[in-house]
Amino acid sequence: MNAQLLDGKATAADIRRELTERVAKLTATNGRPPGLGTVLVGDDPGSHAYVAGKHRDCAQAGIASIRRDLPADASQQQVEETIDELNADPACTGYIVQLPLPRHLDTNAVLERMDPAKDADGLHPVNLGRLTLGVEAPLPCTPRGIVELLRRHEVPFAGARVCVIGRGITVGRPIGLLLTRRSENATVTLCHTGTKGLAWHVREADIVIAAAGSPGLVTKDMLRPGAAVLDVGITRTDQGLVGDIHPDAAQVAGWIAPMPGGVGPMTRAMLLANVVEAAERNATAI
Ligand SMILES: Nc1nc(=O)c2c([nH]1)NC[C@@H]1CN(c3ccc(C(=O)N[C@@H](CCC(=O)O)C(=O)O)cc3)C=[N+]21
Repeated sequence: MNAQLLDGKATAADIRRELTERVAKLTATNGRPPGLGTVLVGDDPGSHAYVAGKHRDCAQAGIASIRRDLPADASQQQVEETIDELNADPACTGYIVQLPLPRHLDTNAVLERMDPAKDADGLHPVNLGRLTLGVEAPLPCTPRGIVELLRRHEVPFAGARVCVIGRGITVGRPIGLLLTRRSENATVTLCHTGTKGLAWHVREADIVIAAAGSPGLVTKDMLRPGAAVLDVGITRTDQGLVGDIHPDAAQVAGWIAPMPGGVGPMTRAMLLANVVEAAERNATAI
């Protein structure tokens, strides 16, 4: 068997086209475009590359960019002042704080300080709480991108057994909340570094979502033949970017979302979707 491609690159391009039309409407109605803010602390090259990509996506879709870059030694107070500025700035429809923040900063305090109505990442505690309660809220970008990628490729997930590997706040933790909603109706097992017998859990699964950041963790011998396998891990090595799924997995899987070209571009497209939706909500709130 050779796996079918879950083509995040092409799907994200379709979504960006759809969003560009909505941005044009919003810009005409409001007299100005929606604006995405980014807060980036420090000089991690990976984080810089991601933030630059987000601003490129915005420019293409007609969304304004507001970029706040702070030095690696920025104080908690400096970061929180930047958050306060973006909360107050009417040109900023939504924004994100690029994670991870340098270790000396209190990430949870920074997230708490955001205006939940401007949270383009869906990571504010109020929005994660709303997701838990089943109340409408901006959804975390990667989980939303995964659901959209599966939906648009008609991979069935209602009733499916999903094995998620990784319990981070941007992917592993929230994807379980999303996929177990009544509207998605999947059954999710959340595995992590404390899981005993990972291979057994993976073999049970119709859909495997690897978001552990452990290169080549999921190998073909672990998979149920025909399973949909999504690679969300990214590790920077001297040989380039390496995912959590071993390349041999494509021989056994039914569908594969590769890294690069799978979930990453979808994450970026969903960030734009969150910004556009925040702008649409604000337009109707007036
Ligand atoms: N507050 C916050 N929100 C995030 O959404 C967030 C974050 N912090 N911190 C870091 C992670 C990582 N992340 C990626 C987004 C797109 C690609 C992406 O587009 N990847 C391309 C390849 C990129 C490359 O070549 O470097 C692909 O997979 O095809 C990757 C990674 C968002 N994150």
